Amino acid sequence: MPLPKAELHLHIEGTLEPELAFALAARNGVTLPYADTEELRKAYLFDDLQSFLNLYYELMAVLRTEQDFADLADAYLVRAAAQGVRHAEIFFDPQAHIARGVAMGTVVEGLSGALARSEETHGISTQLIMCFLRDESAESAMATLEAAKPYLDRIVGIGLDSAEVGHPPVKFRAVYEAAAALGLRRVAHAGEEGPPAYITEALDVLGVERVDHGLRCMEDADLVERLVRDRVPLTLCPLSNVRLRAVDVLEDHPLPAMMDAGLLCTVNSDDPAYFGGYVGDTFHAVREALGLDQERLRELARNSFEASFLEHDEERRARYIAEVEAYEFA
Ligand SMILES: Nc1ncnc2[nH]cnc12
Ligand SMILES: [Zn+2]
Repeated sequence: MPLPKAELHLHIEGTLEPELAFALAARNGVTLPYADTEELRKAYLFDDLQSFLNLYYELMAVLRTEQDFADLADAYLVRAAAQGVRHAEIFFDPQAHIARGVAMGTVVEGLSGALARSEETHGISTQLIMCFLRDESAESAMATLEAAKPYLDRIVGIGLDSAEVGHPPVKFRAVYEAAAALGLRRVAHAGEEGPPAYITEALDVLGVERVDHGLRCMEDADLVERLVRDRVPLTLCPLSNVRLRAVDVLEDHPLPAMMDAGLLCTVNSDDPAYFGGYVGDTFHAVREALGLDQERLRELARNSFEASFLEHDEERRARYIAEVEAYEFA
């Protein structure tokens, strides 16, 4: 039995495996510019975040109907369950779909339909987090929040993703204020490729409760001290950092130094279909490459539940953490 864990940084569109992409393309009469899954997999060599995002957005063309989004979520949940995920807070990128003529309702009904069955079918509790694309305008983000209003019973919070550098958090001040007034939880990608100042700005201006990635905080000692003091969780994605060249090799990842510094670190898969592994694979890889011992792995699992948005169900959080504490490593 794998170590129980929560996954807090997972883009559902980033779970689109080549086989499912081709199946959905056939179902929807979409032609992909790749001969087969093998040729598509060969395109998974990235220089940086933007080179990945280009392919990530291109492949979304196959997602058209509610059923497509439900099938995508179900495929993720099957894999996540097999890797010990007990709770998942799942990002989606509505602007990338609306721009292609797919309505907000199609996306949310499809995803939330699959998630509603998840606890019973896969033993995984779930939440949805709607991300704004930071390389789109602030007005577009606000219009997206407006379009989501009929579905807010199924959306726990908002996030900020896509191309980071040149799109600082402050650009989205107004939409984060509006979301906070609606009672939505707030997270944002910051310090993945962007500077530590973006992390500080996400905390100060957007009021984020968790930082997605946050990798580059290590360049600013005052910021590290603040993150430690305030117990701000970081949703790290080590395999993503290697594939997108934020770190050269996994052996150089600062995760152990970040844990030693007292940061509340979690380990996540980001876009597992593209980056070589789901979250259980990620735990395995960091254990091997970074020599994390069992207590460090247990700490990461415990942190994942502590950092999750389970305030409405503390009894459940306590149950999950008890499972982590009782876990016996093979
Ligand atoms: N790692 C990442 N960073 C920013 N935007 C993303 N969208 C999907 N994955 C992302
Ligand atoms: Zn991400």
